Amino acid sequence: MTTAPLLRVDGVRAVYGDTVALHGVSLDIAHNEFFALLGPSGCGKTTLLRSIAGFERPAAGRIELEGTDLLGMPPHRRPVNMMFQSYALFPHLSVERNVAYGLEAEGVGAAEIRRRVGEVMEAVRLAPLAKRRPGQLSGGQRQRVALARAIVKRPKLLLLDEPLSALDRQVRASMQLELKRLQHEVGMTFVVVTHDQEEAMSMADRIAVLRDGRLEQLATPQELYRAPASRFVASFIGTANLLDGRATAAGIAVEGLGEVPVPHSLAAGEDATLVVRPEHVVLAPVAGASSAGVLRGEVVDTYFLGGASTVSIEVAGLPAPMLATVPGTTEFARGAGVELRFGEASLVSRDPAEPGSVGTSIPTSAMPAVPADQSASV
Ligand SMILES: Nc1ncnc2c1ncn2[C@@H]1O[C@H](COP(=O)(O)OP(=O)(O)OP(=O)(O)O)[C@@H](O)[C@H]1O
Repeated sequence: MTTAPLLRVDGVRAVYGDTVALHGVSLDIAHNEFFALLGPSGCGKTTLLRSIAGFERPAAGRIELEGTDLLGMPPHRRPVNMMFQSYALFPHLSVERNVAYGLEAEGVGAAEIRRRVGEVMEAVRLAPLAKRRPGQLSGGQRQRVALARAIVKRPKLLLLDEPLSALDRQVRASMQLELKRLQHEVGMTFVVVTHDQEEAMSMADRIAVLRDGRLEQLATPQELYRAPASRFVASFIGTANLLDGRATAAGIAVEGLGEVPVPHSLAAGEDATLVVRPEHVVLAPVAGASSAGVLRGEVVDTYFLGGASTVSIEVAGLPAPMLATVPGTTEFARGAGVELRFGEASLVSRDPAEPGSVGTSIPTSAMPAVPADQSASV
């Protein structure tokens, strides 16, 4: 038996003048899920979030929370809270008064307010700063106040619009973990809007990737990475080597490269793109005469990233350099000749405007053989 979703978005279409911001988006969000709406600027993420909150009225479609129609309800009556990018804190009120404000406005009793505010201040680790004003806090601390204020009202659904965008890189990374911990601790459903794929990947249970007002793929971060449904998702999520080609009986004939033997169910001649993640490109020094199925290239550059390095390799016939991830201590001299093999890849249909096409992850065993000791340095 599958449990009913908390939120059901069904065929939501949103229009501003002659711009169609959402072309009939449908998705379900489960109870206690950490859900991310991800996509490039202008893809419709904020419009969808604002439609759920009640600040936009869709032209068509339904939005239901536990089976109850939300669209007929004004924003303040919806059991939904939204945390804005700007945080919108009251500068003249202390942290605890900012947090208590919404409960006071609802007429909750003083003892109950004290108890609930105290609990939430502990949860977001703000208790020692309770008497300060927003102007006396860091960006990360202000963000916690905004979160506390949204959580204290115990909404069934908390909507967060780019919640970490005002924070610098380091604070962002720690707040990602913090948000995830908090969501788990308060047992609330979070929907986060972000254009940062790393942020979505690190926090969300599931991610809806939007593109030009359409849902491109809805899956767990792992599924999006391993089996992207389109060329767009493959390039938007993580780094990918995209090799365009055509299906043949035995694999994919990659332009400029020849046939890569991979299993697939495409008709011969159909356009397809092979997606190879950099960590699945295995490098070895050139040894002896070239053999069939083994690619050769020349190292263009190596980018040291600490624990790992990214090596950029020019391969004759390919339009862009291939990227390979190797352990950070491995040295690859510029100009060195290397052999490349693919340990794993996935296949997507070539047409980028084809949502819903199903990505297939191809296991290592089905790819050209890669000896275990191929990550040697040159
Ligand atoms: N109030 C508005 N009036 C007219 N067009 C709008 C309005 N709000 C959004 N749009 C347009 O609707 C589309 C979707 O916008 P939306 O803000 O939902 O995108 P987004 O994915 O959240 O982008 P961003 O990451 O830049 O905030 C865009 O083309 C945008 O220009």
